[in-house]
Amino acid sequence: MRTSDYTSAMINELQRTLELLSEESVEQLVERIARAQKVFVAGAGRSGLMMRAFAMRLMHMGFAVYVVGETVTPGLGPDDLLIIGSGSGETKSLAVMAAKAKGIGASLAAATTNPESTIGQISDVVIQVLASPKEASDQESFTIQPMGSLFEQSLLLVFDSIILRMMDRQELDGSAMFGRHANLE
Ligand SMILES: O=C([C@H](O)CO)[C@H](O)[C@H](O)COP(=O)(O)O
Repeated sequence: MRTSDYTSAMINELQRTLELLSEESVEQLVERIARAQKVFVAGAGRSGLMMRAFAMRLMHMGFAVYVVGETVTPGLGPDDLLIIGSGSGETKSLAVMAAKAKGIGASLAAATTNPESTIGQISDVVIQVLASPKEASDQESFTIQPMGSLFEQSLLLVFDSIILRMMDRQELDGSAMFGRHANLE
């Protein structure tokens, strides 16, 4: 196959996965983001990179948002929201973090392939992304991609769609957001 054939196959996979997203869960997450005092995002590896990309856009929108693990990230409080991106929903450090957030009384949201996972089960909002977790993709016929690639790409698109939805609600445009972009880069 040529590279462009792979690209087409990946776009088809993404379309199929994203068409199956629950609009209701997405709306629930939008509401929780709007109500939260501070928003925290977390994820490991490539899933974590997608969560960082989402955090940047939330910052551009004017939200108080932090990436868990950064030196300047403050403590989580009961009025805050933690959003975890985890394909498996079982990554140990994230499962411990999720349980701690619940103990503090914060809201917990997860984007995962598996709502029945450790993290999915204790989350207030679960966005189920119908893609393979990293350990299963080779056995699944619905993706040609290795490990969690389809999940990770879907995360980026799901969260970028959520940003567009929230921009619409707040009547914000890209130029207002650009005004908040880093000017020391
Ligand atoms: O980096 C990852 C790997 O490349 C999968 O394709 C994962 O995102 C990382 O290992 C975290 O796993 P999950 O929590 O299951 O997303």
